[in-house]
Amino acid sequence: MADHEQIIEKEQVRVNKVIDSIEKQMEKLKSKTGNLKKDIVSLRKSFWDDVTVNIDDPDDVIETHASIKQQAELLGERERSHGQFHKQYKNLQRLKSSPYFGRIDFVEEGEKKAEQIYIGLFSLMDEDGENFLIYDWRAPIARMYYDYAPGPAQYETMDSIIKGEIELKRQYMIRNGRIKGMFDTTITIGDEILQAVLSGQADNHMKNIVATIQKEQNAIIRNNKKKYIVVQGAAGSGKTSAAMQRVAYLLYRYRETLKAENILLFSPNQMFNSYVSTVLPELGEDNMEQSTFYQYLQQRLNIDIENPYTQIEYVLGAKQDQAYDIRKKSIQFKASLAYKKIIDHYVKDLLTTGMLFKNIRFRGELLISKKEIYDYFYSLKQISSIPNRISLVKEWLLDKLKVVEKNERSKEWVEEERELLNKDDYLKIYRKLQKQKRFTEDTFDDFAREEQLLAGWVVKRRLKPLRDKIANLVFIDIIGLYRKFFSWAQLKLVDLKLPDEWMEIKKLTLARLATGELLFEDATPFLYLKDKIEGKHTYNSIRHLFIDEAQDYSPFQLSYLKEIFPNSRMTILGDMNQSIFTHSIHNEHAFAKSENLFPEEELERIVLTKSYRSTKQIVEFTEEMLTANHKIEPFNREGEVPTLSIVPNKSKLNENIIKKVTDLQNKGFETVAIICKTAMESHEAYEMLKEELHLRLIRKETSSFEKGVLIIPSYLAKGIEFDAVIIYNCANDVYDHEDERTLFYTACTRAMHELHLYSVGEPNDFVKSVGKSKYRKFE
Ligand SMILES: Nc1ncnc2c1ncn2[C@@H]1O[C@H](COP(=O)(O)OP(=O)(O)OP(=O)(O)O)[C@@H](O)[C@H]1O
Repeated sequence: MADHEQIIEKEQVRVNKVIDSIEKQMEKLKSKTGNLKKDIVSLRKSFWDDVTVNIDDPDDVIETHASIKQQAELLGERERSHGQFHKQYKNLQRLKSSPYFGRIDFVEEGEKKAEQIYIGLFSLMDEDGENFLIYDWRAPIARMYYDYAPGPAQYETMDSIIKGEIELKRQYMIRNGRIKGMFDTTITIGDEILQAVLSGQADNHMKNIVATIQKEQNAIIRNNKKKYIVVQGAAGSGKTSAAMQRVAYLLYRYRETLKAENILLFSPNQMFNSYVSTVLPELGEDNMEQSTFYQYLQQRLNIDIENPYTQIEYVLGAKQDQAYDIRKKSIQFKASLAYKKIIDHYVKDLLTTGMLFKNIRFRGELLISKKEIYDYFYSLKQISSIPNRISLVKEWLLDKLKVVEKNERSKEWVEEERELLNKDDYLKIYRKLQKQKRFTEDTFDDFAREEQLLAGWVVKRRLKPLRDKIANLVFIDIIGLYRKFFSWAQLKLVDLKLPDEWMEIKKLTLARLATGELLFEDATPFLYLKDKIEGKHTYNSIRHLFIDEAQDYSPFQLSYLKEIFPNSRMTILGDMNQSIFTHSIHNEHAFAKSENLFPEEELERIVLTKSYRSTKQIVEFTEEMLTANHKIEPFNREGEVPTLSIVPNKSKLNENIIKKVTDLQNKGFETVAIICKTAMESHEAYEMLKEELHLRLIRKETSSFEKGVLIIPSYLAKGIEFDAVIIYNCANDVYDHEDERTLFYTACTRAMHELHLYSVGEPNDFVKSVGKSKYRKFE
């Protein structure tokens, strides 16, 4: 028998032993869980039997309360343990099929014998609890597996650095308990397993990469040193993957203090959320909080906000006239830090003059005029911050409301309303007042007192919405203030270095505001102004913030996020070559210039240049579309060169695409995307192709996707990947603007195995900039 086979056989014996131990531990856990379950059911059933309920006098009430609390705690504890066991059981189940994927033999300095360290998804001790059969991939010692080739190596524990030598580094592919592949490697993580993984099919959910994490990615995943990590990574270099494994790592490393709800990921869209949603559960962890920036804005602002994709659709599809140019200028300027500074300036002026408030009315009558509020606000000159003054104004208004409440009680409307109370209302009030000990049985017989109390109640109820509004600071006219800001700035046009088109930008913004909607580019500045007036809204419970596709955040947005998450560490991942928003294409790039936002000593920049998603041929093709010299290193996976087919008209285009999709399906590709430029083009293409192909049209509202053939606008394909990509029409009259280069590049880089471009007539300049040897052309 060859050496290698003998070794595999020996390793299989160990795998069998480990699986045996897993099975035994599962059995044990099962019986423990079963008993616990019985306990819980019986505790729930007999909950009230073991509680002494007595509410005759106050002491008894306290005792009853304590007794219920004790019983509830007992139940809670059992339920928590049950949850824990369940989780452990599921982890064991996962290990059973593939207990580990790596091994290093490490000789610690001063020791003679190497320790064999097997690395898998979770740690596993033997049944005696003495030896590790498997180490969790996140354990400190496991770090060496990712960071070192055989030779000198070291790892950090809580309090020291352990040095030594790796004698052997081995990778396994174990499926259903059998070793399917095994490689000893000399480099970081060998190519063979990665080849096998990357040659697989695309999925509608992202996969975890723990078995093949690369050293550069590991530097992101396990980074504990700096508060801000900014990652510039080529398309397909594993930014999102690294982010997801980093969440899993943090939840493990800080498990005593950090919970999934303390981590927030800002992602590009809903479909992406669903795409990454399975990675953490697969790794035995709960999913972190997830939101799109748009969702966040919607949740904070009580006003309609234009959808960011509606903005993109406009920029990509609208007629390029004067209004179009103004809109683009507006988008760019409102994204800048200069704009943020101008708002700061405005807010400073508001300290002395110019605040806007709303009249406070009750039942159609003016209670407190905006002028009165204004005067009171500016009488508080000694208070230096606007939010502090606002908070005093609020107290003052609420006090005024108390006086109003008293005065209203004797008014006629109250008597009328009181008489109209139905029996149920009446009873409800009676109970409520009784609870508040405002009645005794005797006093309720007293007619006058009863009337008085009911009147008080009626007024209070009617005033409640107003009181809530005051508490929520609705008396400040924020929309008015934002509107006024444009005229205020106009007076200081030169000082503030406003763009020449300021008047037109003002007109455009106000016109949209008049329809009750904020343009997307106004949403963050508007929220920023609101926070400056009302007081900053900070999220102290979020300890780690992840921003994916960070190139699409404007400098204004990034700087705002930094302010509202003051206690968070931030992991910011993006690719300058994949900008899809106008604000990120033209502005001084916030993401690239992150040193302007984050203090240098707290910032770590990491660059990923190796691309794992696409074949070498696809990477070499797409790379040439980029203007600047970005060296992207393809992972060495061979495939067919991309094709470019020039067709004379739309009907030929559709005919060819139908043929191509069928071909690709026959080849066994399960996920094929036909990528169009816009939603409008996607819709048209869908209408033309739907009779012949089984298709799914992806819209901005789509929240998930399944395998199959789909039609998708370019900007929605962000962050996702497909077995094969068909670019619907890359003609130069479709992609006719230099600004669209990065969008087009993003679309092409979604392909894993095959990329096919179609063009009705002459192709666009981006394709033309690619060397002829990088693709095959059909005419
Ligand atoms: N170390 C790795 N091992 C196995 N697969 C990997 C590894 N790194 C990345 N990949 C795979 O490469 C593909 C691209 O990864 P990912 O989506 O995380 O990249 P990205 O940098 O976020 O891409 P983009 O910016 O283009 O959206 C995925 O299929 C991922 O599973």
